[in-house]
Amino acid sequence: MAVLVTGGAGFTGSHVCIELLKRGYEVIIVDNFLTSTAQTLTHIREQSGHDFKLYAMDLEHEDMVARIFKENEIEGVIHFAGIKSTGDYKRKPITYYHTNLTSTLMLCKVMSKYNTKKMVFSSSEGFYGDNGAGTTLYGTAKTMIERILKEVYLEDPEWGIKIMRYLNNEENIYTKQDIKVEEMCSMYIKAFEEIEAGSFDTYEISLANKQISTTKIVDYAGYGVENI
Ligand SMILES: O=c1ccn([C@@H]2O[C@H](COP(=O)(O)OP(=O)(O)O[C@H]3O[C@H](CO)[C@H](O)[C@H](O)[C@H]3O)[C@@H](O)[C@H]2O)c(=O)[nH]1
Repeated sequence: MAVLVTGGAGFTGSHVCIELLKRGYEVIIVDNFLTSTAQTLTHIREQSGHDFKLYAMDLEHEDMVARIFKENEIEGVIHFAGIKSTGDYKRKPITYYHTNLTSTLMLCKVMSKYNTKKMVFSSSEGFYGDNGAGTTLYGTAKTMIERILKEVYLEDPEWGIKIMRYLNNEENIYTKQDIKVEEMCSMYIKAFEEIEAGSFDTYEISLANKQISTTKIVDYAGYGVENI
């Protein structure tokens, strides 16, 4: 059984892949290289000492996504794929939302069809808005995706979903040199390993006193969803 990592060639995704491979997991990466390069793949191989399967493609087309699930036995998905920076997209909300939301919707559709109902989603502090300065496209997309995932779970409680909201509050744990990245990866993997069918949980990953911690929190995203 393999773990499918979407956006696995990106910064966080690639580190999580290295850690998964080191721990003996079979890894499949799907990435369209929108904000990453194939060089990262070499880095993953070198750092982990293991190989993995790659699907270089978008997640927008059902038949293409389905091919991944047809060709492999997938235990679950760690979902990083998406556009993070909103800079170039401020005047292109349709493109921005399309890229971030369609991939998630398609993934859920195909996962459901192939009865692979286990997902960790990489969310963000953007969920909470931008320090009172309004919500960014990024934050809004993350909020929408969290909500979609909550509703997917409510409609079919066989799903097991964990939302990981990465907080950048006290110190920047998200720098490319920071050794804390490894700990962050461990948290994603632990979250994946502990998913149970029939659960939907939201966590905040934060750093305080140079210690990374993951805290289970009250699920604001799910509030009121049942009443729709
Ligand atoms: O439609 C798309 C859009 C992007 N990507 C890929 O997704 C990856 C995203 O990686 P980045 O390095 O741009 O992003 P980060 O790893 O830094 O960020 C990740 O972790 C963050 C935690 O704050 C956010 O959750 C963010 O959405 C998530 O991608 C890239 O390889 C990009 O090519 C796809 O495969 N398909």
